[in-house]
Amino acid sequence: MAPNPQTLSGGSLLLAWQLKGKRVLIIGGGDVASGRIESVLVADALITLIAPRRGLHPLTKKFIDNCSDRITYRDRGFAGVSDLQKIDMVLTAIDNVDKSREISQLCREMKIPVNVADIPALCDFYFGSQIRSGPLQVMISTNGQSPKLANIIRKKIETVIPECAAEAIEKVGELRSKLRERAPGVGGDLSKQRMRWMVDICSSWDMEELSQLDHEMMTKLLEDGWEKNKVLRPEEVSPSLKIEGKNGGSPKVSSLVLPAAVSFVAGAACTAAFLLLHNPVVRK
Ligand SMILES: C[C@@]1(CC(=O)O)c2cc3[nH]c(cc4nc(cc5[nH]c(cc(n2)[C@H]1CCC(=O)O)[C@@](C)(CC(=O)O)[C@@H]5CCC(=O)O)C(CC(=O)O)=C4CCC(=O)O)c(CCC(=O)O)c3CC(=O)O
Ligand SMILES: NC(=O)C1=CN([C@@H]2O[C@H](COP(=O)(O)OP(=O)(O)OC[C@H]3O[C@@H](n4cnc5c(N)ncnc54)[C@H](O)[C@@H]3O)[C@@H](O)[C@H]2O)C=CC1
Repeated sequence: MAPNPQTLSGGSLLLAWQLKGKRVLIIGGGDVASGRIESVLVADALITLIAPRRGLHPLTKKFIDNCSDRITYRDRGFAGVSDLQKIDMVLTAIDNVDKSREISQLCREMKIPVNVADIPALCDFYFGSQIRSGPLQVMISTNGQSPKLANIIRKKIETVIPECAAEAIEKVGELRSKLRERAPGVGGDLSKQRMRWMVDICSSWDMEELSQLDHEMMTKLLEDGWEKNKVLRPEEVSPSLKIEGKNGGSPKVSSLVLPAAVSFVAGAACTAAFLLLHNPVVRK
């Protein structure tokens, strides 16, 4: 379909920002800051958190206590330019509009991307309502117009994500890297052939079938399929593959893909332990 110039504006660029090993400064320790900490930990960033201890939300306290290897905590207010040295991203979530303006101005001068929770006009980027299930992340943005509706839409989307989606993605990721080992290289005909084959597998197998791929099945798919320029059917790879709801029934849908990063936090197990206690009623 031809692009419609009228719809080509008024949105945001939605990206999956890679923060691994980068240093993110979070200013403020309240409810909003606790959500920021969660989002940033999921992305494997290193956090510096500046907020007076007396204003800390209970969840923020737990993050500080349980993730001290990834959070450097400073019990004080924002001190100015010295706090912005070697910082890759700034997130402010404070209840002081003048201070928020001052921080965003400094960030702009130092060319550090900044999110200012209380002043959308000063943000380089917005947060959105997030779904996370293993490697799958979905973000809903209303471009600043209605955060609460973003939250409500997120809950609706959660109900249609198949329960097996995360596992299917992980298995396909594994198959993809095995294929890369077998047929290495970038670009050219081989790359086109590899992509075509992956597209065919992903489109001709059900997600639930993909989620059941094991090491043996992957080897067969590659040896008897890829090597012979064929896309094998699931039953050719494993006659015993059982799919609930196939040919008629509806596929299993997760009753609740747990909110945001509550259920699956990559990295330190410490995070997962207390995130499970996160009470979604607070803001979700
Ligand atoms: C622009 C943005 C900047 C940013 O934060 O990046 C922003 C700004 C502001 N939010 C405000 C209020 C509320 N925010 C929430 C909730 C969330 N807000 C989030 C994002 C964003 N909020 C960004 C745009 C998002 C988008 O484009 O859709 C979510 C999605 C993600 C997250 O924060 O992690 C998270 C839901 C997560 C989830 O549950 O899934 C609720 C609901 C509640 O509390 O129950 C309320 C009260 C109800 C309401 O107002 O809707 C106010 C104060 C307004 C005032 O004073 O009146 C401002 C400032 C302003 O608008 O001026
Ligand atoms: N973007 C969003 O999704 C939302 C934004 N907001 C806005 O975000 C801001 C934060 O909201 P909450 O976390 O609920 O507020 P809060 O009042 O619970 O927390 C504010 C935190 O900022 C700290 N703080 C204040 N001045 C500071 C300074 N100079 N240096 C370091 N820390 C400082 C306080 O000690 C406290 O920890 C508010 O302005 C609120 O209006 C509110 C709801 C949602």
